[in-house]
Amino acid sequence: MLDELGRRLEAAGVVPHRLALRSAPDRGVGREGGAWAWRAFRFEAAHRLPYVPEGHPCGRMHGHGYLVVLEAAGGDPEALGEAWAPLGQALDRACLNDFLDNPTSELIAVWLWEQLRPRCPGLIRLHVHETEHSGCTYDGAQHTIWKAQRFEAATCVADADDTRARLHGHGYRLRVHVTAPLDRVLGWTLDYGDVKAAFAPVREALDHQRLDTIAGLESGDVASLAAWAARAARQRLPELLRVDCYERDGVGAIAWPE
Ligand SMILES: Nc1nc2c(c(=O)[nH]1)N=C([C@H](O)[C@H](O)COP(=O)(O)OP(=O)(O)OP(=O)(O)O)CN2
Repeated sequence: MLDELGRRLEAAGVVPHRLALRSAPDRGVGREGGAWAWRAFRFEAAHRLPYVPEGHPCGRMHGHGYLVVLEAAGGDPEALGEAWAPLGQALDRACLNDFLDNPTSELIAVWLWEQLRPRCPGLIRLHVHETEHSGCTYDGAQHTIWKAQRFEAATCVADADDTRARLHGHGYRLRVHVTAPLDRVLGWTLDYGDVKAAFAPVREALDHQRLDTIAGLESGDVASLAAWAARAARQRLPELLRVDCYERDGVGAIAWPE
């Protein structure tokens, strides 16, 4: 089905960089070069981070509803379910400090990678979402973390010949992705809280504003907005990898800082 979809898009003049098909809310397949399958799993667990500075909230015992997404070569989400089953059973309603000394998202991802790789040799990467606003991706070598942000704004798309040319508005969602080596003591790349704080002035410049009146954003479209946010964030966050910007579910743009 994915191949047929790819053929039809190409016939219509669209050459997708990456094509993904969600067959159910928790699974799907994709194509980017070769084919891959993905599947999402949830577990509810407690943890504390023993090496954070005194007074950091994550030093206290607390908990999260974790979401893990596995991506593996081939096109079989069922095989991912079989590989995950024993881990899901062990981790759900458990305390992660019983498995790991310092269960940051990044070190949970490494631990999961080591557990899963022998059972799932095609594993390409995995994602650990600690909350709805923060998460980490690991590919066996490198970590990327992201922090989600929201803002509300009006806009008007200058060169649109449809309703986007009218003054309208969106509840925009951004994901700010950062990549850096792991801190040896803290066991993370950068604190999610520090990413949020570094990005805060960029968010504040956009929130409750009319975007097409901001210098550099006159075109008012979501691709320009993602590029603008990536440029602005890069000045405060040298580790910035990219910014994903959605004006609504399924409509957005990704920008890498120049
Ligand atoms: N890079 C990492 N940073 C942080 C980790 C981590 O594992 N890796 N963990 C934590 C805490 O566990 C914390 O509970 C989750 O962080 P955060 O996203 O900041 O949580 P909030 O829900 O409070 O965030 P808001 O979006 O600001 O509400 C901290 N950092």
